Amino acid sequence: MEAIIVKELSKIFKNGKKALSNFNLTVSQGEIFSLLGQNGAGKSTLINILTTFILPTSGEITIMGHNLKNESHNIRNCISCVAQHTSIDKHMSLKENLEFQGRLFGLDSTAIHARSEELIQAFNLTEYCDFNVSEYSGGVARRLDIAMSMISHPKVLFLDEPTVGLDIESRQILWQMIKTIQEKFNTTIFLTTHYLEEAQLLSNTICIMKDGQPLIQGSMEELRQYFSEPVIRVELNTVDNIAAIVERLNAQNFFKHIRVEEKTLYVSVDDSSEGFAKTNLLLTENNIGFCAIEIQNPSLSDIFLKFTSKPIRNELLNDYTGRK
Ligand SMILES: Nc1ncnc2c1ncn2[C@@H]1O[C@H](COP(=O)(O)OP(=O)(O)OP(=O)(O)O)[C@@H](O)[C@H]1O
Repeated sequence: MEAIIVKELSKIFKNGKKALSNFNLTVSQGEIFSLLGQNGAGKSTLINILTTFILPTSGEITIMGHNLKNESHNIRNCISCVAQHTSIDKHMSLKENLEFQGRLFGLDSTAIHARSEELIQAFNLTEYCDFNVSEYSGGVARRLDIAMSMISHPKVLFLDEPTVGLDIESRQILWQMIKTIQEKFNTTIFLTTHYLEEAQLLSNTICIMKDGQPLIQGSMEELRQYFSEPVIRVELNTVDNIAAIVERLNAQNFFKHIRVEEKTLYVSVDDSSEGFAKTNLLLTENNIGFCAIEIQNPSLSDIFLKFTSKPIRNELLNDYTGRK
């Protein structure tokens, strides 16, 4: 059975803004599904509709077999949502927060106690039980928030940009937590993120959307097959003068676009063999020192750029767009 089926979904706000237009998507049970899109693409609107927070203008939605139109109560009973702002109460302890959440869902105290212990163990939260919640770092607070959302045994968990604003170590811990939720609790996870490496690392299925419509949906492998544009990876000897080097290469009018990560260039070309030879030649002719060059599979960043033509936030990523 599919966890989520969306058919011909549209949302027009009162001010006439069309945020979603004939949107179709399918999320399989037990998978991690990532929704990517630039600011204003319509991600939050879609999550708000799927979590029954706002009503669609038209279209059909089924979640765990329940129709959103007339069974929204059943849907609310089998989903959970972690929004961007945490919903923990800083005046209560970690366990009290979990218990409070359990009571909100109508669980009895024995069930709440057992589930709280299970979640604390599964998400390695034991060491934080004795601390004041108000003293938690952003990463630990987010982990508690997600643990709270799991108290009701949701079949589908919505995570709206769960790692935004966290440092890399906290993000890695959260990634592990998300994997645990999938593997240990078999919960379907619907995730929105701006971090491409996060989507690439975690997802079984990725959907890239733009202007209220899905552009492409599939596994990383399917997206790669769809995206045939080859990329040449060049590792320069030094990061010095990298902007000037990219400018000089772009002036050759050969590359489609060049992406830079530290001292590595990712150069999109039309043909891998020709592109490889020409890149090699241009680097040598322009006296640009490099220590490695190879033809590479496109990354999710490359695919995202192809479909949206503009990069989204990625701290490690700079984009230099050359010839179109
Ligand atoms: N309540 C509203 N009334 C009118 N327009 C809205 C409303 N909510 C969102 N919009 C518009 O709908 C479009 C989609 O917005 P949405 O918040 O869903 O995008 P998003 O992909 O979640 O963006 P972000 O990544 O910035 O959160 C935007 O143009 C936004 O301005």
